[in-house]
Amino acid sequence: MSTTTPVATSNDGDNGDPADSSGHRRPGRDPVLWTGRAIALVAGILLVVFPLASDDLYYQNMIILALVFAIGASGLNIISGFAGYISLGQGAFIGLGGYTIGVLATRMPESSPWLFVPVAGLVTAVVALVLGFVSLRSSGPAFVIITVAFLFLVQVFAVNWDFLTNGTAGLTLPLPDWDPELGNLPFYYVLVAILALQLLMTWWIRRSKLGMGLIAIREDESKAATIGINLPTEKIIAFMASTVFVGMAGAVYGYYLTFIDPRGMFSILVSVQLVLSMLIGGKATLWGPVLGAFLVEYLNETANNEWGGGNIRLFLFGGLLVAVVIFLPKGILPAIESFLHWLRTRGRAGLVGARIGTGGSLASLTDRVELVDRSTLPDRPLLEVKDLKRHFGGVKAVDGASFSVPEGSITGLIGPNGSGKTTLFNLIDDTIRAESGEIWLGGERIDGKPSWSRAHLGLGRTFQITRLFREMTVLENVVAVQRSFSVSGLGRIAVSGKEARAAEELLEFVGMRDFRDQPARALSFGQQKLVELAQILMLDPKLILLDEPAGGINPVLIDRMGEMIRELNSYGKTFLIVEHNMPFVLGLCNPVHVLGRGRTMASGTPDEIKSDPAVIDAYLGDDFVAEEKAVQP
Ligand SMILES: Nc1ncnc2c1ncn2[C@@H]1O[C@H](COP(=O)(O)OP(=O)(O)OP(=O)(O)O)[C@@H](O)[C@H]1O
Repeated sequence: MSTTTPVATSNDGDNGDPADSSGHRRPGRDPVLWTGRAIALVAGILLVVFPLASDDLYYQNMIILALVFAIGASGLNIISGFAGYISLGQGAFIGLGGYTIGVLATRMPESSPWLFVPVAGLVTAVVALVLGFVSLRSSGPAFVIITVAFLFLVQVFAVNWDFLTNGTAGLTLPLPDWDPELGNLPFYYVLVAILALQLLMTWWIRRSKLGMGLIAIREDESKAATIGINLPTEKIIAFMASTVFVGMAGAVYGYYLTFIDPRGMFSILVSVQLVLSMLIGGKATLWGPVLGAFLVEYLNETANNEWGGGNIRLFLFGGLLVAVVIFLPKGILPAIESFLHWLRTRGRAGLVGARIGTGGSLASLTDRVELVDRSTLPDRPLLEVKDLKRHFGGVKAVDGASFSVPEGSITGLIGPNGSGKTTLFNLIDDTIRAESGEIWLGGERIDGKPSWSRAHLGLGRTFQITRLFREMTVLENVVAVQRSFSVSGLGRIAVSGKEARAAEELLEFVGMRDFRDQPARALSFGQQKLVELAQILMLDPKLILLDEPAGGINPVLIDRMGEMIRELNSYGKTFLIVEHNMPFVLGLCNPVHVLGRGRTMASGTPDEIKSDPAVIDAYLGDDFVAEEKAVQP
């Protein structure tokens, strides 16, 4: 086995952004990125100096509204752009912020209304927490409907809770008490500051373990759970984060308007404008929702003032939404980025046709592994499956399967097509729940636990048809993994530093380090298999379930796969492998279990399995026996 320069040493002492050995462009040095940053800086400076340089109140008012929408859309981006949960109720949080300041300021006229701006952020975050518990069990269209229902619900409360909100008559807030010379400047600059905080939070989330987790949830939620991502907690945190600054902006907006009523504050058009802003600018980008908010607000004002307002706005928003979905599905900024990328590469994709690295022994790449003395391993099963059942209607996919995987072994699981092997894997990692039976891992019963908790206990699993997060890069796919769960751990930066270095070591091991910045969707099937292996190794699992690791890949890669499995096994990793390639599985695994019609029909050493008449009859067939005899000396 050839080895390469150890990654651990080549990157030691750097600033957390590992060096590029492949020669292709790295994000940190990307001129497009720096041009984008320069444009954002200039736009930021213009935004700050505009009201000082111009006393045009029309544009000042338009920018104030655009700032409110930019904060709203940027907040929405966290739950909808990153996590993929489209909310049409985001406008409700602007309204809630407005009503928080309205209710408090009218009851406590002696206090400065500014004091109630952070309170509004808190109120919206608490409401988001409650709504999160109620709604995050749903997804897709059901989630959209729940958020719309929520918007109408709070509007109904605002109309009917007269004692608090003054009903349809609305609330009149105290007028600003500062020097009239200052005009709207305090509103303007407070909103600029809130937008800056919102963007800072979005930027940090995108780079953190939380952000990686959210994007993984958007890409493939049940797969995300199998790599340790705590779905409900992360979604609720994202939901709260997507509303806290929005509530504050809503409060400033309410104070700025000085009059609020349920119709204006909880209009569905506000929510539509927020979604539109995010989609036009580019969802899941930092600046896209801000750009979108300014563009849409400009169009909104133009429609109001020059095209007659009213239904024209509905027509405009509806038409824009359709146009964006058809012509700019990713939004303006991603479209510009793709175009510049195309100009740079002239359509030549980065590493298409590049060779997979030869990898190296993991011990030469990192000091985190060491050989295990087998005699010290406890003589006990690491995994025990007892009388497991799962039927799909009349199909008895798994029907009382029982077997165990000894600690430190490479155990094989074979059986005819449709005998229930993949379903069994799905039950072991909770991709689907068992109807009855027990699953024990390392002496702990795990069949009642969710996927992410099984992953934290040391269970890693690859899929027969690979399930990488297609829109993430190769490196992001590996750093998205969460070995354990803590709220503080979610804040750790994932895309550079220690996490990224560990991920690069594993990518080097599987021979895919040169592909680290490629999107996963651009990889071949075999390359995806290798990255998926690196991904689950990031979990540092005790037990690795491999679903057809040799399926659909070339013979050289099959040999390399076998080598890697043996090496990992020598560091103490236990394997359970489902495979149809008999020479591969019988040469690698011991013991081997045979599944037939959802039950374990035989277990033993490869030699015992090869000569078991029931297995030959049900699975291997006489041809296999004849071939075996022919190759034996
Ligand atoms: N979600 C589902 N709904 C209905 N039937 C299912 C479902 N999943 C699996 N099955 C059925 O359960 C049986 C076992 O399928 P499974 O994929 O576990 O077999 P397998 O041994 O992995 O097959 P293969 O070797 O072809 O991958 C099959 O008859 C399959 O059609």
